[in-house]
Amino acid sequence: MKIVLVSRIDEADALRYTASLARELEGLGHDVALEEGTAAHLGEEGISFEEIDGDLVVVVGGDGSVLLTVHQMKKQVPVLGINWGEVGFLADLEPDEAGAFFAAHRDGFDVERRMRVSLSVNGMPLGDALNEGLVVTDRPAKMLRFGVYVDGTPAERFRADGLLVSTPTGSTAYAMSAGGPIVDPQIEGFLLVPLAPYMLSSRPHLISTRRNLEITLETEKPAHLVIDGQSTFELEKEATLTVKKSDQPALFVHTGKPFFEKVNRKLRNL
Ligand SMILES: NC(=O)c1ccc[n+]([C@@H]2O[C@H](COP(=O)([O-])OP(=O)(O)OC[C@H]3O[C@@H](n4cnc5c(N)ncnc54)[C@H](O)[C@@H]3O)[C@@H](O)[C@H]2O)c1
Ligand SMILES: Nc1ncnc2c1ncn2[C@@H]1O[C@H](COP(=O)(O)OP(=O)(O)OP(=O)(O)O)[C@@H](O)[C@H]1O
Repeated sequence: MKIVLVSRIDEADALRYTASLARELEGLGHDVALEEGTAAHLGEEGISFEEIDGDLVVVVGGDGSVLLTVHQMKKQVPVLGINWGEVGFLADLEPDEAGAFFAAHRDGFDVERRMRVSLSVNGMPLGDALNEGLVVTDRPAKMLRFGVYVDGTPAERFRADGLLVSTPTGSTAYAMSAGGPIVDPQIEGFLLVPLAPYMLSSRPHLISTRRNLEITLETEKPAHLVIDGQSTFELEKEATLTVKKSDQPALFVHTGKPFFEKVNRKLRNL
């Protein structure tokens, strides 16, 4: 198989592990390339995130490394995370499980699709999110006024510090911390979770991806859109955010680890 390796570049032992994994995979007969940031730290040549193609991308890092890789790939390639992070919710394998996994999957593996959301502002596409798009105030302690429109019908208006438009995958991330529900990733929906809403009755909404969803910023105050914590865009005053299901879902290698067991194991003892 053609395998690309990505390592977090802020930890030397992750880079060393990645270099030894590259040699191990070549020994199994695979064609191995390194992402260019990873390669540079190993004194080698690599390929850009945008050029990544092939059968598998192995990410050695935590959730941010996985999110960065998925966000930067132009074409979605199946991702396998090897956890070298603080939580590594999206990184299914521990380093000591990798050898057995690759020995048992020399010719391939099953793949899970994970929906992403495509975010556009005033008609301009800004990118796809695997976790969430976050609209947040620029100025601490200042609120924004949001309007939520479902199929053109006003569904909610409220003032808040921000608003998360999360996927089921992101329901265990920021959306969880903001009081949203854990959503089974086999459900496809848009999870809206306000950040510190200034009203008694504002609730998270789980909206079908078959609906047209628009979010209006109804204040003159400056705001930003942050996608997966990886890219940030300044929003104009009174911007309209359009949310659609991406036609390029993220692809994850199926490692057989049950989602709800992972929630219990990784998130109950944070
Ligand atoms: N208060 C919060 O919980 C909070 C605040 C900011 C960002 N975040 C999340 O962090 C993500 C960016 O990750 P990062 O590592 O670059 O930032 P980071 O380093 O600030 O880490 C945020 C934490 O969220 C965890 N996380 C990320 N995605 C997750 C997921 N799908 N399920 C469970 N936990 C997850 C990470 O493991 C990490 O511990 C954002 O997409 C957002 O969802 C959470
Ligand atoms: N190849 C790379 N090039 C540039 N930056 C990278 C690369 N790999 C990882 N990063 C960045 O380095 C940081 C590594 O943090 P990461 O989230 O992977 O670990 P963590 O925060 O310790 O674990 P977790 O997110 O699971 O709690 C991320 O913010 C990611 O954006």
